[in-house]
Amino acid sequence: MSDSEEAVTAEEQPSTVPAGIAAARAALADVPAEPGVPKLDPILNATGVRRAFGGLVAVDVAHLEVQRGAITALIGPNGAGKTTFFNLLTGFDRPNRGEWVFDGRRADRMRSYQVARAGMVRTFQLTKALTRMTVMDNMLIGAADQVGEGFWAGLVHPLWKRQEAANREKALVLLERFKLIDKRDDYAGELSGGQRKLLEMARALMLNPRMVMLDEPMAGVNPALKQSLLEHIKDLREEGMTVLFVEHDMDMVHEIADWVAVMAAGELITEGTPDQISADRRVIDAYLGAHHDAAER
Ligand SMILES: Nc1ncnc2c1ncn2[C@@H]1O[C@H](COP(=O)(O)OP(=O)(O)OP(=O)(O)O)[C@@H](O)[C@H]1O
Repeated sequence: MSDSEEAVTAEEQPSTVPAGIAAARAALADVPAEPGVPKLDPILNATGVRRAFGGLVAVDVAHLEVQRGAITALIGPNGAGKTTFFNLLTGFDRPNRGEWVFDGRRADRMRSYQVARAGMVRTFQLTKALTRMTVMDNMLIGAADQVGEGFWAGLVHPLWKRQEAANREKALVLLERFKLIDKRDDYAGELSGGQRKLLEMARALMLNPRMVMLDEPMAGVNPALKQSLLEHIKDLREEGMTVLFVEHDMDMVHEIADWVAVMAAGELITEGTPDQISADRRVIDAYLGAHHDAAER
């Protein structure tokens, strides 16, 4: 390539890269690929988080910082402790020890609804009970934690009524955005796998999160909806949200993650960019190797 061609390419780049990606990549550009490495501006900073079930140590993370405004993937083989770690961070389970700060506030003593109010919201797979409710009611439940300790407290709370109209408005806007508006009166159980994932994400946004935690957002999603889901996740970053997601699909990790944290047997074994992680021997041995083997069988 000539010097002049190079200059044109370099000049064109800033306008083609969305601001959210550019900021996330810049923040992570000089961060070494090491477990527990400090970040420029961490929204979440966790230390010494341990959870054992009897003799089994499910989570033993020495240190993890999550960069604000970036999309971070949490990967690892089955049973690595990813979901348990999510549950701990969001107050749905209690650690044996460990502390973490979310957006400047100690969060390890908070209950789940307090964590959600503080701005860290996780998605949930639709339970059986939720599939028997309409899409709109699912969205309203998503907002319930704003008014009390969970949905039932919200129902009897006087604030609930006043907030309901506002919540309905907000739900309609989100359902429009996630292309579920025509489904609002359908039972959630009638949605396809991909539409359920869209609903889970839309429901999480009812709480105006600053950080969204997605547990396997691509599981059970057909290829046609995958791209749409990926775009929705990228949009969250463009809106300034931080995303932490658990995923087995490495293509997806490569496509949207700015940073990858790898767990194995409860510990954080390494971190880095998707390219660095794919080339890491320990990751290939602990995770990718196992998946390649499974694919070959
Ligand atoms: N409530 C529980 N009681 C006992 N053991 C548990 C409990 N929850 C999780 N475990 C165990 O802790 C370990 C970590 O499980 P976890 O579900 O967090 O892993 P994961 O990385 O999310 O796995 P996957 O990718 O399969 O979802 C596993 O050995 C699991 O069997």
